[in-house]
Amino acid sequence: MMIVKQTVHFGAGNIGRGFIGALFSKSGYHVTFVDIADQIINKLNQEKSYQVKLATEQRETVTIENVSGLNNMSQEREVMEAIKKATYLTTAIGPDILPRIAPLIARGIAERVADTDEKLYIIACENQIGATEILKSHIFGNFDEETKGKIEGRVYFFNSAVDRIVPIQDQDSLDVLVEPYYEWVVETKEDIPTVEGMKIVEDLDPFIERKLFTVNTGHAVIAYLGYIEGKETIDQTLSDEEVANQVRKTLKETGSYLIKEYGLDEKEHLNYINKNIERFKNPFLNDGVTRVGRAPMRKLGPEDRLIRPATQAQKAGLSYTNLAKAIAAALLFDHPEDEEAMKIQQMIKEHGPGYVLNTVSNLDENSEITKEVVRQYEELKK
Ligand SMILES: NC(=O)c1ccc[n+]([C@@H]2O[C@H](COP(=O)([O-])OP(=O)(O)OC[C@H]3O[C@@H](n4cnc5c(N)ncnc54)[C@H](O)[C@@H]3O)[C@@H](O)[C@H]2O)c1
Ligand SMILES: O=P(O)(O)OC[C@@H](O)[C@@H](O)[C@H](O)[C@H](O)CO
Repeated sequence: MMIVKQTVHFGAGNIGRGFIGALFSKSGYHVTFVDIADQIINKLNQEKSYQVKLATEQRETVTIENVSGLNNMSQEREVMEAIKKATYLTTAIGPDILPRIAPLIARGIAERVADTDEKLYIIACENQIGATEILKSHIFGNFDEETKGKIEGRVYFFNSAVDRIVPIQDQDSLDVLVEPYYEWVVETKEDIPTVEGMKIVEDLDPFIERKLFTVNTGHAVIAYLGYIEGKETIDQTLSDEEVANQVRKTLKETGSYLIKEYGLDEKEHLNYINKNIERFKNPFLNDGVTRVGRAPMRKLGPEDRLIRPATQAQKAGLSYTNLAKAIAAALLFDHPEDEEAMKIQQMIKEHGPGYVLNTVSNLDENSEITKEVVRQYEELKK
């Protein structure tokens, strides 16, 4: 009997099905998706496969097989059993959800390490610096002392950077439309089982900062300016020359910081910026400004795509006025269906924008960055 390699992936959404789960399936793994959405889980178990469609003129399609689903609310025991058999455990669930799934993962691991020395590799695939480290600390918070003593050499935690634009999908189907480009970078010095498309590096910092502060900063600029202008999609917004210029100016600021911090080659970095601007123009993706702008409290966090490059640029004596404009635009994102946007609007109404920058972004209310953002906020509001 052939033993199929097993992997467990938390979050059967866009990145889960359209990217990470698909790579594992292509690498010969059976993928058990874990999610709270019954509709997706039931479909995975009934249909046992789905299609990943490329957002190109030809719409090339790949069939993803060897997949099933579990609900982590109603099938805790089954999820723990899946964790006990897996080689990898990955997540693409949203950084804020990681603490919620940690207790069940910890229970699965506790039973596993009591039973076997087989190695388990855990990788959070989220747009956040050190996401796996964060997940690890929540998992460890749920271990007893005996389990903690059994982790070394058995369970490994690797940070990663994950890059593929996957827009919101038609909810009636498991199929996923994705852009052709992808990059998945994992930080480890261990010799780990091969997964097609996984790139291993010893130091993730330059990769995750380059990705977050180019792809995601650029994306955020387009989303928030597009939203203000009443645009629907990223490519539609970017066809406005003024927005395109603003994206370039902002990525020049993040680029100056990245080049200085990591000794990147200036020409190569400019090529990287240009390549990403081309990705944003993809007319087949139909990627909404409200998806890309989603969760602005997270995006205005001190370590995220707007604030960190601005504070780092300031520290390095570099320009940050275009980043300040992007932050100001984020403060104007008042999409009624976005809970975080609504919270920010309420805070602005009660205490003003400086208060948001202080409480959400950890900026001093009298700092130069805060003053510049507030000035640009008042300008944009006109
Ligand atoms: N979509 C992209 O273009 C993209 C690209 C790179 C990275 N990312 C990152 O990947 C992560 C996932 O993004 P996405 O676009 O796939 O989001 P998504 O909303 O499509 O998928 C998230 C999935 O998690 C599930 N979920 C939510 N709460 C849960 C819980 N408590 N337990 C189990 N499942 C739960 C949801 O039902 C959903 O299926 C985020 O961190 C995002 O920043 C997204
Ligand atoms: O997923 P978020 O909310 O952190 O950011 C929105 C988009 O910028 C993001 O999903 C990109 O599409 C993705 O990071 C591309 O790799």
